[in-house]
Amino acid sequence: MALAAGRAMLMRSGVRLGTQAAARGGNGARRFMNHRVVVEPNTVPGVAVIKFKNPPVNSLTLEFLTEFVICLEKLENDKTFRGVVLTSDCPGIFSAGLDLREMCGKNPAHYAEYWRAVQEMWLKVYLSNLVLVAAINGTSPAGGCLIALSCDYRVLADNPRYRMGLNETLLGLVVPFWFKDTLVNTIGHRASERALQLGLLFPPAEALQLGMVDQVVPEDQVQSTALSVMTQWLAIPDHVRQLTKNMIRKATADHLIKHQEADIQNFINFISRDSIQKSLQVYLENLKQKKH
Ligand SMILES: CC/C=C\C/C=C\C/C=C\C=C\CC(=O)SCCNC(=O)CCNC(=O)[C@H](O)C(C)(C)COP(=O)(O)OP(=O)(O)OC[C@H]1O[C@@H](n2cnc3c(N)ncnc32)[C@H](O)[C@@H]1OP(=O)(O)O
Repeated sequence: MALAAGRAMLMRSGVRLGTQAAARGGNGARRFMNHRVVVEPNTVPGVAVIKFKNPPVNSLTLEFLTEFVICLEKLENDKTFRGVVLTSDCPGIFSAGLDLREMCGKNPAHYAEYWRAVQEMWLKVYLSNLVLVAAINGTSPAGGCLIALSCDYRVLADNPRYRMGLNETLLGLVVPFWFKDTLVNTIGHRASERALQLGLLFPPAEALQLGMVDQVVPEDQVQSTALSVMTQWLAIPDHVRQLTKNMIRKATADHLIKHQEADIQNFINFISRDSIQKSLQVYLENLKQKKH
């Protein structure tokens, strides 16, 4: 169902599924390539590595979200895969979060389509039957952080330039309740109150101390650590682990599922306000200015 919706979404946004290619890597492994998401089976049996490849900053465009969901769905339906490592192909950036241009100067129909895609991506990641380990090899604000928080385990590169957190208030945005729930479930209520209101982005040592990530390791060991953690998780039989995961996460996901349409409408109303549009434009302009 989500796959069909995703395909329709890709068609609407002009992305041709026919451009997906399959090739054999050096180790003979099959390697699926989309435009923006690359899926590589790994040396660890049953484990795939998804690399975000939406340069320059892996922002979560509609096309990216659609390809990502389709990739995850394919892997879930392929019984040879039990676990996935999520990482980035863009140096120094895991994901810059939601694509600000998708939320700026567009019409309500576009905002509705975009927000549904963000919701569907989160539900797919958060409730995935697969073991998901985030190998966070770069900065991950807002929506990028949400993806990592929705995985089962997080390994972050020990680079003081990398920051992680939900910084929505710094953009003049109210954090969606399900982003908030995901953070609260990870770092607790009090730490979330402070982090969310101040829009804090944490360097690795602080992210570790807060429990926002599970491990901080040297940058060149992020993926190998994620893979060895995966081995530990895969030692547990899938059905008991999946039932346990579902038991823990279901209430949080159901909260969004129950209010999905209202959440879309709230998003449209909020993002369409002149004041919010101005804030986003200023934020984008500031990103440009900092280069000069
Ligand atoms: C009542 C409530 C109801 C409902 C809820 C309502 C609203 C909630 C709505 C939204 C929630 C949003 C969550 C989000 O994810 S918002 C996005 C937050 N992301 C950020 O703040 C990151 C911004 N980017 C950066 O800080 C930096 O770009 C960087 C640290 C990621 C990388 O820095 P670099 O120096 O390496 O690169 P730059 O030169 O800054 O950027 C290159 C290029 O990319 C553009 N860009 C960067 N980030 C984004 C983005 N998120 N979306 C779109 N485009 C982005 C940047 O402008 C540059 O473009 P140009 O080359 O200048 O064209």
